Amino acid sequence: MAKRKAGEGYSRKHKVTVIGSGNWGSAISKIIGENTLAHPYLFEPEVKMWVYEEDYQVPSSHPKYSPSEHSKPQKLTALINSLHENVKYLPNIPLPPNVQATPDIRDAVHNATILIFNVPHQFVPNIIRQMKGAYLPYARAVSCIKGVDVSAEGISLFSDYIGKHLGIYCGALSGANIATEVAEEKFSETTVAYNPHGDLTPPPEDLAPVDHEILKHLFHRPYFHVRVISDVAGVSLGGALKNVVAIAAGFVDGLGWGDNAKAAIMRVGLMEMQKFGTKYFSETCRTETFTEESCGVADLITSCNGGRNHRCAKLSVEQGKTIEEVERETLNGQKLQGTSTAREVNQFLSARGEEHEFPLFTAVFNILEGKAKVMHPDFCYQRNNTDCNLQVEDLPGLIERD
Ligand SMILES: NC(=O)C1=CN([C@@H]2O[C@H](COP(=O)(O)OP(=O)(O)OC[C@H]3O[C@@H](n4cnc5c(N)ncnc54)[C@H](O)[C@@H]3O)[C@@H](O)[C@H]2O)C=CC1
Ligand SMILES: O=C(CO)COP(=O)(O)O
Repeated sequence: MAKRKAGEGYSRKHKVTVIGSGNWGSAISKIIGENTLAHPYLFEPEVKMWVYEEDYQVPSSHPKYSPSEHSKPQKLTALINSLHENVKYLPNIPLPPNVQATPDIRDAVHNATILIFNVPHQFVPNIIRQMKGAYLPYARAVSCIKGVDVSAEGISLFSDYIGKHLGIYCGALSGANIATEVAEEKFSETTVAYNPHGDLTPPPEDLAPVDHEILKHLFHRPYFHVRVISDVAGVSLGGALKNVVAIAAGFVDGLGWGDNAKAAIMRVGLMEMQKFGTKYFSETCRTETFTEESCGVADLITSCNGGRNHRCAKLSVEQGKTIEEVERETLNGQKLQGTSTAREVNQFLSARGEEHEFPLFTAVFNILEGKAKVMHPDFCYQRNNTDCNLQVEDLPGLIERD
């Protein structure tokens, strides 16, 4: 018997909304806009993209700058919809015209059957509050967010946070995906995790249930290769925790310690990521996800070389500034996730008295809090100063403890 095509036999098509329009939010909107056009039997063409509204002045160097129209700051949504480009967060990349920006979250999610969450993690709770009652109860979601939620009750994944607070199922997407490279259509891979369970409102009979095949059609492009798996915890934790390791790698590069030292950081970082996943999410997290999938070791490698967390940490050492100062001065409104994740992970570990089991995560936290210093290499190599010898396992060797 011939295999049924995804969505075959269902008269209604999925309507997709992207919640978020930063660097990655815009790049994912581009991919989804391309794929809703490429698979018209599965998806409605229009993709709404929710934008946190702000005024933006188009730079006069912009090729579509017209002094009569653009001489003063304008609403970012209006600029995106007229220029088909997110001039602030993903400049010089054309967005498909079927991607429509809206500043109204309730309008953005109204009637959407698939919700893609792609915002810096600190903004999720407020967005969820504003969505209450505006979305379809049978909608399904995918979180592209790299971060963890820490509260008095413990630690949870953002996919679980979104699912729990909206009463719908939410999977995750994460991978070695520097947004600008993906937007420029340079090759990359990603991992999508989707494993719906529990008491969910079923979709109406005329709408295909969201499954691995539909998600592959939604995200896969010739330049963006997707593997769909079921380990949501592994995918989410890989993306969140590698940002902390990328900060440590940035410190090492800022010190000029070289590639071998950075590889040591990445090795210890990967071990801590795996240990964290299997210790605190033991029922769901697979250790292989960290070593076999793009969301694990591959994301760690790319982020420790070309990510914003790495770059800002490196500049903070080179310029003698805090990483937050560098973030404000260089990222034009983009947000680091590794700094808050380091603090959130530490809050969780210290509440259990288990910081010592994760020396690299703890060292990054101590440096960010000013409780420890990134050490100068000349100082480190003084042989008679045993505290300062490079000890990869003990920080790995980067800090001078107070
Ligand atoms: N940029 C990248 O290369 C990649 C980022 N990610 C992840 O994607 C997620 C989203 O990050 P990006 O799209 O890169 O964002 P971004 O850091 O480029 O931009 C910040 C975004 O936050 C919005 N914002 C500012 N204040 C806000 C508020 N009060 N409420 C709601 N939104 C507000 C801004 O409008 C902007 O869209 C993060 O978890 C990040 O770790 C994942 C893969 C790659
Ligand atoms: O997650 C990323 C690449 O996969 C990007 O990391 P940064 O947020 O550090 O740029």
